[in-house]
Amino acid sequence: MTDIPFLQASAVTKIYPGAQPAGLKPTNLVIEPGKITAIIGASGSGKSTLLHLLFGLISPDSGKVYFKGDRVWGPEEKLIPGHDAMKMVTQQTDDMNLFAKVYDNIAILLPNTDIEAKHRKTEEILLQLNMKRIEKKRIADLSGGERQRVAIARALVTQPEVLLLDEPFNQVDASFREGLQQDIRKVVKETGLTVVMVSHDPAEVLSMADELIVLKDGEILEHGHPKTLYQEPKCLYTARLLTNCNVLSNGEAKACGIISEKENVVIYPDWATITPSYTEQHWLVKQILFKGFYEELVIERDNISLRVMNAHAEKYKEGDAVQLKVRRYLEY
Ligand SMILES: Nc1ncnc2c1ncn2[C@@H]1O[C@H](COP(=O)(O)OP(=O)(O)OP(=O)(O)O)[C@@H](O)[C@H]1O
Repeated sequence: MTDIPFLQASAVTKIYPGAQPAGLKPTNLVIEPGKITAIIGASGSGKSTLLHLLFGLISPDSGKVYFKGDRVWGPEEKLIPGHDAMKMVTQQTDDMNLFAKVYDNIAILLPNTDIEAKHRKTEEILLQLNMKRIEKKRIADLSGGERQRVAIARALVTQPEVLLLDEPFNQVDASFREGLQQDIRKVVKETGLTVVMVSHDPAEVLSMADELIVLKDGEILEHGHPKTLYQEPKCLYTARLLTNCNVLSNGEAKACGIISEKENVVIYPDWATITPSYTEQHWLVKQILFKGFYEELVIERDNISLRVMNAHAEKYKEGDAVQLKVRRYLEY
């Protein structure tokens, strides 16, 4: 057993004078191997700055980044920055040859010293990422989602130990995105690859990540397992990032039967149940939002509006009177 951290940011800082938020405040972090770590946070919270520092794309003002104990140098410190064991994929995929085939765009990154191994490795990655049916297509003829797959295949073919993803699924439509996410998860499981990704999408990080890092104004606010952070967020900011929750003042919470001394009460839409009401004390269904396998109902009472989930147990229509029962809530 070794005590050397896998990928480590040690008191790393990057301040952009004049910017608000200003970048990244002193940050200590260890990324564990063989896992998917997702960095989430509001726009400008420092997600890309942290990812770029880990990769060596920018130099820290102070502090150091280490990969297995080796310094990861930034561009101001070394002519060729970064570390050979790390690859990064962003939304830009312009370093590919648009008029060459998918297969060739991947194979070109491998040395010609062993042609058979080059072919074997390219085939392997095409299979791993479900790309066999597009291998003969030119990049110019691919959809945005398919190009993104090629970008990831190109990053993985040289067998890096760490793959950094900077919002790589942004331009990919929902069905494509899910397939790509699952394939990356499979590669992580099968090969022990380590993934660090930046994302805006709560559904994506909750289903994909093993670890979550929550950034706010250039600081790590929380760090932990997605399920724990979802169920028990320490901060209101995290609850708001990860869920489409109801945030009430303690005064408003009284209408839901909740007495709290804290400033805010948070109720997730699936923590509340509604039933038909035949009494005077009721909420009114104001809006019904169809979400596929469930509905979200906006209910109102005394100018307080609340979103609750209805998994089609009961059919409601706008104007119906309902009783509300809150099973769980958080206080901040
Ligand atoms: N090269 C730069 N020069 C000046 N300011 C910068 C630079 N890069 C980032 N910043 C500023 O640093 C802060 C953090 O930016 P960063 O891009 O890391 O945030 P982010 O969380 O990735 O944002 P987004 O989700 O919008 O991409 C922001 O205020 C941003 O304007």
